[in-house]
Formats: sequence, C-alpha cells, structure tokens
Amino acid sequence: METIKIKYFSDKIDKLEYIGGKSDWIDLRASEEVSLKKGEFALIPLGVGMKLPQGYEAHVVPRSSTFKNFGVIQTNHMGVIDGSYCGDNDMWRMPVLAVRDTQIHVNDRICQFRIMKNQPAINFDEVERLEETDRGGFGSTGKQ
Ligand SMILES: O=c1ccn([C@H]2C[C@H](O)[C@@H](COP(=O)(O)OP(=O)(O)OP(=O)(O)O)O2)c(=O)[nH]1
Repeated sequence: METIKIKYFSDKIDKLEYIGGKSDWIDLRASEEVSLKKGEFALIPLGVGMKLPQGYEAHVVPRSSTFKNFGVIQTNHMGVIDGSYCGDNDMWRMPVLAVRDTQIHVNDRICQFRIMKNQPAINFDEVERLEETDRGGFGSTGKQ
C-alpha cells in the first residue's frame, strides 16, 4: 500500500477513489465545465495535485469510453506527471483536441491514471556499431 498526498483545487468534484478488483487505474474528473467546438484544443483541468511517493511518476491516459462519450483525443497520447510536479499550484491537466462540438461537465470522469516506478538512471555509451542482429523494419514480421 502506498500513500499519496493529494490536494483538491475544487470542491465540485468527487474525491478520487482507488477501486481494486476490476482495474487498479484511478479515474480523474474534469473540475471545470469545458465547451469545445470541433477542432478546438483545451487543457482540461483535473482539479487535483499530488505529491507522488518517492521514485514514482504517474501516467495519464483517456478512459476507453472517452472518445465515444466526449469526442476528444488526448493530444500527448499519454500524460507523464513527473514526481517533481508537486508544487502547490501544480494541478494536473489533460490536453485534448475536439473532433466534434462537445461539452465536458464538471465531475465527468474523463481520464485515468496509475503510478509507475521511475526508470533507472541512464548513461549513454556511444559506439560505432551495435554488434547485434538487425530486427528488420516496421511490419517485418508480416500481417498474420
Ligand atoms: O498530460 C499532462 C502532461 C503533463 N502534465 C504536467 C505534469 C508534468 O510533470 C508537467 C510537464 O510535463 P512534460 O515534461 O511532459 O511537458 P513538457 O512540454 O516537456 O514541459 P516541461 O518543459 O515543463 O518539462 O506537466 C499534466 O498536467 N498533464
């Protein structure tokens, strides 16, 4: 069990809930009304900020139903919340592009997140040749 310090920037959204069993991803809610015309971009405020456990980052992705329900695509495809994004004003947001006119209401569950361990520190060792067998290009194993 990990404990996460959380700040709510709005009292209009439900508190986050960890529900084990079905999925351990945690749904995030829009904390403000967002109206978009087709083709518009917005940063949807998610109304929370967190101090993640030491050595963790968070990954934010849409819910599977988000496109069907709201007609928006997450423009960064997966949001990466660094552990250092933990200041008093560091509210999480979801960048989206609307593919149709749409309305996101306060408290709508729009995306989900999980925490992930940081990768180890990396040192790049530059070489002339990698000395391994080529894997082949995109699609080199065929279609079926
Ligand atoms: O979907 C996202 C992605 C990022 N963030 C916050 C947390 C993250 O730690 C910070 C910076 O994100 P990132 O490093 O991915 O963005 P950048 O464009 O490289 O900005 P920076 O120059 O601040 O690193 O923005 C969000 O709220 N939502």
